[in-house]
Amino acid sequence: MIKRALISVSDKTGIVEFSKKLADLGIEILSTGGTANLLRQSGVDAIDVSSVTSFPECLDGRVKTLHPVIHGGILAIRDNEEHMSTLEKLNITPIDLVVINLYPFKETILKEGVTLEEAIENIDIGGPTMLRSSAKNYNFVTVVTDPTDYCRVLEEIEKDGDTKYDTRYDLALKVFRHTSHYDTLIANYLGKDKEAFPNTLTMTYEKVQDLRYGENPHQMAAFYREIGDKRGTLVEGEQLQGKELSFNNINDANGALELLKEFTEPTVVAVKHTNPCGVASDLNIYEAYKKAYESDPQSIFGGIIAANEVIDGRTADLMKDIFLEVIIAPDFTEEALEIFKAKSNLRLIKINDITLKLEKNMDFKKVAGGLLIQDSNNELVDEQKVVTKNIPTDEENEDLIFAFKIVKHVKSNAIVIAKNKQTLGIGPGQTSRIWALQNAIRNAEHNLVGSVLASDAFFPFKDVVEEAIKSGVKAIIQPGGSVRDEESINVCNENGVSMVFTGKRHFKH
Ligand SMILES: NC(=O)c1ncn([C@@H]2O[C@H](COP(=O)(O)O)[C@@H](O)[C@H]2O)c1NC=O
Repeated sequence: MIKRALISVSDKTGIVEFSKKLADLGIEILSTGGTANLLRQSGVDAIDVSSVTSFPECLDGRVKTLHPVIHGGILAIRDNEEHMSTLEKLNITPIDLVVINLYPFKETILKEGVTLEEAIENIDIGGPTMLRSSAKNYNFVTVVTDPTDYCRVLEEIEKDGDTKYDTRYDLALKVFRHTSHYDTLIANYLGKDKEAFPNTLTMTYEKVQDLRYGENPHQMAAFYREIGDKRGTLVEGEQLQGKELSFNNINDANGALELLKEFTEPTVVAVKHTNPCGVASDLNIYEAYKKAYESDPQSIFGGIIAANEVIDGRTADLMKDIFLEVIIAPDFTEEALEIFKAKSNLRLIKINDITLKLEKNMDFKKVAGGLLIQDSNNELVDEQKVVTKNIPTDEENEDLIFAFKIVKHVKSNAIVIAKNKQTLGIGPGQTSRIWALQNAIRNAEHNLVGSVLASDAFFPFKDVVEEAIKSGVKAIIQPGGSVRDEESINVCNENGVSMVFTGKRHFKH
């Protein structure tokens, strides 16, 4: 039976109503400074914790409830005779219901210009201590840390004078999840400028939504977000219309966004199964989309489009002609939205700071039994070095960088052929580099004469260069570094083709 409650909350939402109902049920209420004052002002009888502990709240609230009279009252095992006689001997009265929410550490660190001192003062000590004591003793103690649980708990107490075992178990689990989330935020805030790979790694995320299913319909899935400034990412996106995003939509859209962020000029990226299938830059987004579409009108079907400028009416008019899963853009004009209305399933996502890159963005790969972590791949070239007699023209140079930006985001082994800032052929994810080239050539809809080629890693043999030149490629960009580099360079020299080394490899798996 719940006879005595301790209430100490920072977020005071709903606490007066909840406490009133508890008091009406004859439950005695102990409370800390601010909470006790509010309750009394609202006509709820509340006993100060300090009068129970016979110890004043002190040190600016750093010490309020950290007292054996409180923790003994929470932690005693009620069906343990020795525990209960100890309580009696020490004049401690059991506490059966504990209602606590913590100092707003997360909200504090998210404020602009927050100081370390402010953050430290918002680390709650007494709250988590009581939460943990109560959650450990969930067999006998009900612990509530989320105002959305007040209703459920109240209903049970009104009905039976106590909560159900299952409810107490769930609430205790919720507490340990909450305190570990809270502590992880503290550790990550304090460690943000320390070593990237500490001996123990704790990460914490908040659920955005459950997903209908995962990569395949028989897989369960959910989407979680990191804490902090995530502008320019999907978690900050606003869905303007369309079906709920699926697991694959989110994964593909993320791939499209990451590639889009390489560009500053108006650019459109089309992605299928996380690989780009058409990318183009131009003076405006309409021309860029037209070129991206024309670079591979087949693969774009059912794809994800990301654009770094507002989608206007005439671009929407073109886009509406094919089946697309998702369109992401910094915004859509009224006219564009009107046109897309006819395609009610099409998901439109508005991302305000679409070109913004996250300051710190680690890359995680789950392996069975462990986790691989690395820095994200934030660089493009080390030094651009022409290694052939032929030197690329200015236009070729621009296309080489354009293609190299794209090949960085294609699954390895990857080859990208481009011309006039438009991809002509993309060969993704092959186990041999020559196959990647052959796929890029086979996929090409256009004549490749005068095009440029980018490779994500060096050429182990000269065969790729030979075959590319036969198709009309005039300039090549690649990291360099193979023991047979000289053979590839010679082939270029013999054919009046230029080759640029970047010194940066871009494997992607
Ligand atoms: N130090 C303590 O003994 C202590 N006991 C409870 N608190 C916190 O004090 C807050 C409520 O304070 P108040 O009732 O004064 O508004 C709650 O967030 C609670 O978690 C404490 N504060 C911080 O550690």
